[in-house]
Amino acid sequence: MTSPTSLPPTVQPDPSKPLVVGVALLDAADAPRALLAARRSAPESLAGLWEFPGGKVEPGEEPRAALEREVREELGARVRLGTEVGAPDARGWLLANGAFMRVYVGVLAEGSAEPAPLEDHDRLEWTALTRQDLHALDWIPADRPIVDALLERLSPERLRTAPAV
Ligand SMILES: Nc1nc2c([nH]c(=O)n2[C@H]2C[C@H](O)[C@@H](COP(=O)(O)OP(=O)(O)OP(=O)(O)O)O2)c(=O)[nH]1
Repeated sequence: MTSPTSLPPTVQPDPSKPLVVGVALLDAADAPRALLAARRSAPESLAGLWEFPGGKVEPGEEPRAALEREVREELGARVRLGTEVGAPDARGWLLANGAFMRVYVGVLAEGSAEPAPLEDHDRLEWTALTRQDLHALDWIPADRPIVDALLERLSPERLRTAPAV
C-alpha cells in the first residue's frame, strides 16, 4: 500500500478532538540504535500503516500517565518516558483529523516485559534509526514529520551533548 507523504494543506485544528499521545520507544537511553514502530490493525482506514504506540488522553488524565496506560494496554510493557519531541505547534503535531498528538521519547522500564502486539497492532518492529529504514515503513502520513524530528534530535552531534532519554 502506498500513502501520501504529507498532510493535505487543508487540515484545521479541531479543539473538540481529544489529545493523542505517542511514544518514540528507543532500545536504549544512551546511543539508541532502534525505534519500536507498530503496525495498526484497525480501523480499516489505518490498518497496515505504522505509528508510534499510544492513544487518546482521557478526560482528567495527564498526558504522560495516559501514555504509560496506553503502552501497558497495547504492548503489555512499562515505559520510562523522557522529554517531548518538540512540535512546530505548542499543542503538538497536527493529525489528519484535526487532533493534536504529543510524542515523548522513552525506553522500557527496568524489569518490563518485552512489548507484544496485544491490542490495536498486528506487528511490532524494532527499526534502525536511519532515515532510510524508518521511511521505508508505510507510516500514517502525519507521522513522517515526527520521524524526521526524532532523527534530527537523535543525530550523533546532538547525542554528544544531550542523552536520548
Ligand atoms: N496512537 C497513535 N495514533 C496516531 C498516530 N498518528 C496518527 O495520526 N494517529 C491517530 C490515529 C487515531 O485517529 C488517533 C489515535 O487513536 P487511537 O485509536 O490510537 O486511540 P485509543 O487507543 O485511545 O483508541 P480508542 O479509545 O479510540 O479506541 O490518532 C500515532 O503515531 N500513534
